[in-house]
Amino acid sequence: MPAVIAATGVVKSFGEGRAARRVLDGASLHVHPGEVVAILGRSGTGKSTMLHLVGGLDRPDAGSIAIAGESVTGVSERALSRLRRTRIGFVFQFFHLLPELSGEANVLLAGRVRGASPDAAARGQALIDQLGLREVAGSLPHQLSGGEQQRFAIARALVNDPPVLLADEPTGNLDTRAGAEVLRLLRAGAEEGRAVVMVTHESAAADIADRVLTLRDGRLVP
Ligand SMILES: Nc1ncnc2c1ncn2[C@@H]1O[C@H](COP(=O)(O)OP(=O)(O)OP(=O)(O)O)[C@@H](O)[C@H]1O
Repeated sequence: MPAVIAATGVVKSFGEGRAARRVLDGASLHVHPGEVVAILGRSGTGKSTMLHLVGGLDRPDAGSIAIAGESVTGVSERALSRLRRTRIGFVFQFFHLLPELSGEANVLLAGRVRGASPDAAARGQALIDQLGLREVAGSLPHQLSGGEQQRFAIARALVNDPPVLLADEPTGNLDTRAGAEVLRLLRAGAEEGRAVVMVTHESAAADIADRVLTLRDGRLVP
């Protein structure tokens, strides 16, 4: 089976001239459907940067990145934005729900973007039920617990049934129980055939991974 995430020789620097720092220096990452990969590494080694590049939130200086056979590098901003909206689900440490919309509306909005799958609304409602969020569906993010907010964020990430799920410290802001539930949901996302990549500091998160990679000296190593 071909890798659904195929990133090869990724290079990324920040800063200019003498202040320039090469954060990624030939990093490669290949993830297959159904697989959970955890990325560990010291603070500032470039874990989030790698995740952002794989997700098309930023562009590498060199190297190639493809998601489900579609290039992320060297495509127009418009094509990249469509790829991000329909092929990739993002989960962040601080949830990033829109504060003025209910949990349910956050999920449904993500299912109404251009290029979204036609059954996204029905899927969103099913996810709200499956993730135990029905009773709080109408609440605003600030009225929800961290665990509830993250479950809405996961429902939002899954509403377009993307083949790739990217999570940046998804349990970093949660207590142990809510964190365990989030990890179970990410694992379940992989069981449905998605490629899941998670940046984490927590060993419990690495425990659910099929593979653990470490970012060191600009590369991902086993
Ligand atoms: N947009 C940016 N502009 C300038 N420097 C940046 C930018 N994004 C990241 N960096 C720098 O690149 C390095 C790697 O950052 P990154 O957030 O990827 O690390 P990380 O491994 O995820 O760290 P942490 O575990 O602390 O979250 C850091 O030195 C950071 O300051």
